[in-house]
Amino acid sequence: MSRLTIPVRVLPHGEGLPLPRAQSEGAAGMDLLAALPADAPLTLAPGDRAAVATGLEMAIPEGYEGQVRPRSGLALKHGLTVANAPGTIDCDYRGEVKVLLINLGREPVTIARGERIAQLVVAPVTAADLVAVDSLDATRRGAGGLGSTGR
Ligand SMILES: O=c1ccn([C@H]2C[C@H](O)[C@@H](COP(=O)(O)OP(=O)(O)OP(=O)(O)O)O2)c(=O)[nH]1
Ligand SMILES: [Mg+2]
Repeated sequence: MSRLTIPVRVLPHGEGLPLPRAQSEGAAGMDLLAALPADAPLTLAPGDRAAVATGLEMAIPEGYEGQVRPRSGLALKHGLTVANAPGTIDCDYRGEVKVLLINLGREPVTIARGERIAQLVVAPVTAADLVAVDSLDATRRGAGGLGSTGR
């Protein structure tokens, strides 16, 4: 498969955890693993949230960002999702990447070391240069939004 590949320098300190990788040739995301202690799984009660370590620091190249997205299977089966989805990893961030998991389900969910808890997509970002003006060009939509076109 041919697609743009962006090299991202990664400093792993997950002691033995493999690096995130795509689970299929065409997968958009690389699955992030929970770098929890082997003897300390994390249980999220319904409504609870936590910043879960990935054991990874990374230097995303300038002009790109990291997006931390939920895994649909966890969301569907357990109500486990990313509270701030998509989480934003800035290109100048050098701390450990965390996954902000939230349990929106009705049952407690336990996460063990090495479980695939979310997925990382590295995507281009454009910088906007905000320019204050006195008026904006008219459009057919105008100020209509939030369901203005119906269901
Ligand atoms: O899911 C996330 C979201 C953010 N971060 C880290 C990387 C990111 O570069 C930094 C700041 O994220 P953000 O701008 O979303 O958070 P903030 O609340 O605005 O914090 P800050 O004031 O540090 O920017 O926190 C994570 O590790 N995981
Ligand atoms: Mg910020």
